[in-house]
Amino acid sequence: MRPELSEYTPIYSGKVRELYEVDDEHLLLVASDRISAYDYILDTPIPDKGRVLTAMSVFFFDALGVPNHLAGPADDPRIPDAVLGRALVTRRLDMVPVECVARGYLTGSGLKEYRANGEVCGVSLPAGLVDGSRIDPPIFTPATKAAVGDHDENVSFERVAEDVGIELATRLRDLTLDVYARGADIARERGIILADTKFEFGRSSDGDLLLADEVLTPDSSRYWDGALYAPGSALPSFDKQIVRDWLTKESGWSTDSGTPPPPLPSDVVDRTRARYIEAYERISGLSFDDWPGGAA
Ligand SMILES: CCOC(=O)Cn1cc(-c2ncnc(N)c2C#N)cn1
Repeated sequence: MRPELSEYTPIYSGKVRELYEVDDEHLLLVASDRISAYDYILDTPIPDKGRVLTAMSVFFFDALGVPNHLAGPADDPRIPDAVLGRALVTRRLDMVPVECVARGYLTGSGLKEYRANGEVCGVSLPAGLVDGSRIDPPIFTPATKAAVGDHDENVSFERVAEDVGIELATRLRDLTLDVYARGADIARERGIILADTKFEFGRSSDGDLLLADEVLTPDSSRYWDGALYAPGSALPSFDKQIVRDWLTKESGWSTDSGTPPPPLPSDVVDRTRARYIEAYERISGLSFDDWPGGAA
């Protein structure tokens, strides 16, 4: 008999995920089916998005073998039926207040910084780079965590060292770049580009530095279809491009309208759900049908 979600105390609610307290030492990290686009949380959920992204995190936690915060399997008896398959029991950590970002390609806020001053988070890059240019070797571009709804602020490695000490900053950078590179290799072998990603780390009660939060999901990373990749031109998001294109090219809504996006039509929802499942199955080599919490 699984507990009810209402038996756990909510302690954090993000745009698309929630965190609950299971007991003094354990949390429940829950991924919703909500999807964001253009800084809005859309009215229309994508069925099974939470389960697919949870499955991706678990695949990478297992594949990468990095010490992490997982405290039980995807069907842990402490997980309520209502969130089975889209929730994980984790160890409660003392989180390091740094968004640990690795970039193997130049886009987004990194591109904006590069165009302004030729560098990203204090790391100089060669001249002449364009949107989607490869950054080789990948760079560590940390950020401070913003309040819900704001964008994180990119900061330099030196600033991180001031905040957490040079030893921990160095470990964060090295771990971030190592895990990104290995995740990018796994994705690339399956024809998918992992352009960048964000990790979070925390310390356990016995002082170990553990990989936490979600890992290498489409919500914490940019994934591009390798077959469509061309630096300097459009860089279609593997999972969200269908939604973005319908919103900006078919729905009549525009990003500068100042109004929230309209609800999504069912075919956009269905195709987006299929893209999330395709990303998981291609990258993991596993069948999503085998993941817990599916329709009975
Ligand atoms: C709603 C999702 O949470 C976050 O966005 C970031 N966050 C993580 C924690 C955390 N805190 C203690 N222990 C942990 N294992 C974790 C984790 N993961 C808090 N916020």
